[in-house]
Amino acid sequence: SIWGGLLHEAGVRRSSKGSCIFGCKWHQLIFAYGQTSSGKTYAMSGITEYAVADIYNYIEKHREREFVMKFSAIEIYNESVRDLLSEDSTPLRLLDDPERGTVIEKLIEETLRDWNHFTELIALCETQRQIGETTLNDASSRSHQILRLTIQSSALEFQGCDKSSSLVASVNFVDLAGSERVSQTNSAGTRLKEGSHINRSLLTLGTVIRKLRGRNGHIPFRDSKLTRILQSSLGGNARTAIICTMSPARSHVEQSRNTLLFASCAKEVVTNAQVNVVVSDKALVKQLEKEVSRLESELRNLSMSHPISDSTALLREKDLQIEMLKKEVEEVTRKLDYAQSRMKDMAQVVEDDVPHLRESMDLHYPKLSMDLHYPKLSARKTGDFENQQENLNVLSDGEDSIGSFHASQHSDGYSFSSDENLFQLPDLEKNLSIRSASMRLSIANMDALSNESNGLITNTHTHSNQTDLNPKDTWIDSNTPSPAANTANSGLTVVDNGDKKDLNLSSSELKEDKVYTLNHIANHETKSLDSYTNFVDHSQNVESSTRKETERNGLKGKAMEHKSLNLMADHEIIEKGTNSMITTKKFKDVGLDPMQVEGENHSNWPSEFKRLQKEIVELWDANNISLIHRTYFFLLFKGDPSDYIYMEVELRRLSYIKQTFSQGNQIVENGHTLTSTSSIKKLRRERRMLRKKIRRRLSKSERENMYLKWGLRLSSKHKRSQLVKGLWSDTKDMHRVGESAAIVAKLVGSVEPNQALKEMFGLNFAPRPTSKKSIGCTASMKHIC
Ligand SMILES: Nc1ncnc2c1ncn2[C@@H]1O[C@H](COP(=O)(O)OP(=O)(O)OP(=O)(O)O)[C@@H](O)[C@H]1O
Repeated sequence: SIWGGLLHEAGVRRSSKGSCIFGCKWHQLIFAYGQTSSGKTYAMSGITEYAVADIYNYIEKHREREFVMKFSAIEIYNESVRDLLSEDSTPLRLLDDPERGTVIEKLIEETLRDWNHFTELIALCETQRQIGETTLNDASSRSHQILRLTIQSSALEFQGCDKSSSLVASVNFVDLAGSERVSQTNSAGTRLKEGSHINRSLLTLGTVIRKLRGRNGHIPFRDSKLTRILQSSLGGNARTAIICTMSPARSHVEQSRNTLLFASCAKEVVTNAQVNVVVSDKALVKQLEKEVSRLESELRNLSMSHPISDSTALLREKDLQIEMLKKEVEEVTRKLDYAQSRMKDMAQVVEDDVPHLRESMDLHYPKLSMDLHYPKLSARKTGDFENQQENLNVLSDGEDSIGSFHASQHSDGYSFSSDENLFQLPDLEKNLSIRSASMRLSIANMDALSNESNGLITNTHTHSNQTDLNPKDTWIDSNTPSPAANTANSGLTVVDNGDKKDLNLSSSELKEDKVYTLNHIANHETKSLDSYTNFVDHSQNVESSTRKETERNGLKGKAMEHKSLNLMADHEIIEKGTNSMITTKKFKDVGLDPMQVEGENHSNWPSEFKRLQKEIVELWDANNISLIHRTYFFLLFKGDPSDYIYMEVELRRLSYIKQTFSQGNQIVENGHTLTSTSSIKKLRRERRMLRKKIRRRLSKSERENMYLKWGLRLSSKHKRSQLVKGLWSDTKDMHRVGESAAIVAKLVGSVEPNQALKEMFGLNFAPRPTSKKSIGCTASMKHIC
């Protein structure tokens, strides 16, 4: 076990994890010394076998390392070195190597395959060794035999390192020839010659041992082949064990005494076994370079399999999104709370002031009707009317403030908090939706009221100048006959700057003018604006100019103006006198979704739809709009005549964004600043997200079909990226656009043109209940918008 322990110790010391083991040599020497026939050969053969068996045992238990054992054998006979593993008995030369010490030239080193191989070689050595008969020993060893076992081991984790990175240990089993007295052996001739050589070499060995004990002066290693070969082992840099054999016979007492003298001398030699690092500087540098490159490649592989920067960026992005959504939820909750409290207040006011009206409103449109039809009443009673005027000052820049009055006045509970986000871009649709809804409700309520309340006044008002806004002038309640009441028999009365003119319009006249008004608005040059506030103002300005133009055209112009206000969901004053006899049909002509009528009557609607669609698709691309938004919109609006207004709104929104970005300006959206650059980044992120979803959402066959359809090679490593890059990128090819939409829809979830989605775009014109969820976009919907 001495060998196994030795190897283990050396292995542990050198195989620190993470670095290769440097090549080293660990020497072990065991030899038997004693007079002839005292049992040296007998002892050494046993020790050799047990030692090798022990080493094999150790190897078996240490599978984490790979061991290579090499075996060589020599004999020193009459001061000649001979290879016992070779048939050739030519003496071998001894060479001096600066690194390895004395080496035997051309010595055969057999790599041990297994135990049997070892025993075969031992047997060969016994056959080859010089043995002779003497008086004392029938089979006396006439030579010194040195069996050398070299064991090389390396940890399996360092496979691939060169030889210099493994551990090398060697052990020498030495069976010396016995010292003999000629008088005792009666040798003569050859035996005598052998005996003299044996004795001389043993004498040198004794001298070397003695010198080593004192460590003084010259040590005559080179005086004999034996000491020269064993120099590295005897010199102290090895573990050395000596077995001294003696004969118990009284006749051999002199020899025994000499042996004990040798043993006592040898015991005083202090050895200092060290692991000899045999790596040269050059090999060391080479080794370190290899180690560095190995670690570098490991690092590269690691970063490729786990892109740290990507993951970090993704996490940061997700955190931002979560933060943003939280803020939105808080904002919406706050608005709802405020709106609810306002509605309660208003309900209280209405209850106090016009109980009969409340009964009627609640009957048909609980709560919501309060806002829609009695904003001023509420405002006046709660002192908010002045606040509204202030808002108007903010919204309008002087003359044309028709829309601004409406912006703060008409909508559901939200709009009363006029300092909220009404003027930000994402609320455009919402406001339009709300306004349109309010218009519908206004008309519907008017119908209802005309039937049920008979004489109830519905108040809306158009102002071209906010300075005209005077509660006394504009406010008409059910108890105060309005000036319009005198003319209300004829139908609608439009009040503009206090001037009220009768409008007797047939529904066909109204319909005709819608197209003109819409186109006029759509084509009107947008002013350079920095924010959506200005965008709203601009819309109002356009309407105002439209209105002025139509005024010059007389009665029909009036109708156009009226329609334009309806279309823009603006706030015309429509008064219905207490005695008016307006028919339901006429009200509906005015109050119904104008685009519905528009679409129905548009003779060339299909081609018009295609034109709008194409223009929108191109603007989406130019503005780097979200692919999901494009998809939803594209799939939602497929050419129904009622789609016209949605498309018109989207077109205007996109034109505005394009113009703003082209001027280097930014847009505030959901409290976030949106620039041309940030839109591009957002779009890139979205494409990355879609790329990831391809594997998750589509089966293998679906993916392959899709790649083939898009002309992508299945063998390409980048086919996913190429596909995602191609989505929505060819705006000229509407077929490809449709395919893009279908793919995106599939990746993010199916899209049905249902009500919820229309609400998502804030374009639902239908009256909605006043539950919290129905007001505008929900947080998540907003996010998608
Ligand atoms: N421990 C032992 N038990 C039994 N027999 C032994 C023992 N030691 C030696 N012998 C026997 O003694 C005889 C001499 O032994 P061996 O050849 O090993 O002596 P030696 O010291 O090597 O002699 P030489 O120096 O002449 O080669 C052999 O026949 C051997 O079998």
